Amino acid sequence: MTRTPLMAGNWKMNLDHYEAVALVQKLDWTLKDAKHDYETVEVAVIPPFTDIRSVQTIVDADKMGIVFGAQDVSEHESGAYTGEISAAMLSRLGCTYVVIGHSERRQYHGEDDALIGRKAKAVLKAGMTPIICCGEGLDVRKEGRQVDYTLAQIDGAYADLDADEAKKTVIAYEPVWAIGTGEVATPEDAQEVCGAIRARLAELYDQETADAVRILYGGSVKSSNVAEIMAKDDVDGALVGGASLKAEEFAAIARFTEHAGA
Ligand SMILES: O=C(CO)COP(=O)(O)O
Repeated sequence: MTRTPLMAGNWKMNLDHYEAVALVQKLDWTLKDAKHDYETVEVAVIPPFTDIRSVQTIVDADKMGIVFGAQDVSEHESGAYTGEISAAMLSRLGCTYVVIGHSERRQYHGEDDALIGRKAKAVLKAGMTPIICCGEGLDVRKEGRQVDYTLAQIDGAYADLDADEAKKTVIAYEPVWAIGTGEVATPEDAQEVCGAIRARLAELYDQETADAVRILYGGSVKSSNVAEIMAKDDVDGALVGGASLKAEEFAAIARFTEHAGA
C-alpha cells in the first residue's frame, strides 16, 4: 500500500489575504524551480477563512499544483449560527481539506471528540477531506499514557464514521507539548503513536481501511527534522505550523526526500 505523503501548512491566525497571495506565489515559484512533482508529495496550505477566496483565485489562475483547505468548519449545514462557516461554503471555494479538532480548538473552544466526529461527517458529506487532529498534552506524556489517551480521541471521533468514510480521512497526530515549542517529538515518539493509531483503525474497521488513511505528524516540524520523521513507517506527512509561514522553509519540507539524513 503506497500512501502519497501530504505536507500541510496550518497558518493558524496569521497573514491577511494580501500576504496569503504573496506567500502562495512564492511557494509556487520555489516548488516550480525545484520541479516539484505534486503526485509524489502533495502540498497543501491551510489559511484563515478570510484568505481562502484569494488563495483559490491565485491557485486557479496560475494553475498551481498546491491545494488548500480551512482550519475549522461548523457541524451544521446552514442557519442561525452567527460566525460559523459551513462545509458547503468551503467546498464551493475549492477547499480540498478541512482541519478538525486542532488542539488549539479543543483548548480554547472546548471542542470534544463527539463534536469533532460530527464536523468530520459534515466535511465528508460536502466531498472534502477532514484532517482529524489528536494528541496528548505534557501531563499525559509525563505519565506515559500518550497511546491510550490518543486512541481514546480516535475512538470518539470515529464512533459514527463507517469504513468508507474513515478511508477518506487524514489524521494528524500532534502532541500538544511539541506544538510551537521547538520541542519536536523524536521519530520514535511519532512512530509509537502513529503506529498505534493505524492498528486501532484496523481494529475498528479492517486492515485495508487502516492502510488507506494517511497519518501526519505535527509539532515543531522543520526542514532539518522532517526527513527522519518521514522515514518512519506509519508517518505519511506533516501538519506544519510556524515553518509553513516561510515559503522556502515549507518548500524544503515538501522536498524532504532531497535532504534525507540532513
Ligand atoms: O499545531 C501545529 C500544526 O497544526 C504545529 O505547529 P508548529 O509547527 O508551529 O509547532
